[in-house]
Amino acid sequence: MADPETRADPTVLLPEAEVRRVVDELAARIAPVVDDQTVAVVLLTGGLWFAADLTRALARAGAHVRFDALWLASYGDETTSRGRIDVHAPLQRSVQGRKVLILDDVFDTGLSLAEAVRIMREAGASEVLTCVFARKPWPLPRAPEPDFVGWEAPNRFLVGYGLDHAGAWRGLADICALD
Ligand SMILES: O=P(O)(O)OC[C@H]1O[C@H](OP(=O)(O)OP(=O)(O)O)[C@H](O)[C@@H]1O
Ligand code: HPA
Repeated sequence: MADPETRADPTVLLPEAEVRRVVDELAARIAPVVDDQTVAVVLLTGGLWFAADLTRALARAGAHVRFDALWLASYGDETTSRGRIDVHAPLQRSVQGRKVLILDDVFDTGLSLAEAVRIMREAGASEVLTCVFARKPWPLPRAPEPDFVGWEAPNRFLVGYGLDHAGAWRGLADICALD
């Protein structure tokens, strides 16, 4: 029997070739402001696909950043934020005195990114830069806004390229809408 989470037919919003173009453009903008002492920090789980592509695009552009991961979760299996961020796993190495580049798939309420920035500052990062692949519209000011945004997404529930619904759809190469 078909799984209800994967039964729907997602609508393609940003095809794979456009995703690649956006990542390359971001890498060209970010490469001049990072170096081999910078720590790229992916927010797990959704940011993984984007972070893998961006760090490789940065390497092609001559910027060989370090890499670490912070496992945050706020949506669980829902389509709206619980408004509370759980830290499932901390960084592996110290970022004390280092520049950090936080990478995530989507900026929506902004709560996940704000919490990640707070954690990096508390860990002693000398500078915290933030980059998201997609930014969704929001009626109220969000702080902090990301330093780098790849794609301005519509106000729809996104899946693919790391974005999930209850753990499903992350592996889609295109970014799609489920609603
Ligand atoms: O701006 P916000 O409203 O905080 O939403 C953005 C966050 O929501 C998703 O993570 P989620 O908590 O669903 O965990 P996931 O990475 O495992 O999908 C996404 O990967 C972002 O990290
Ligand atoms: O549109 C979305 N899709 C999947 N996960 C999300 N987390 C915040 N917004 C979204």
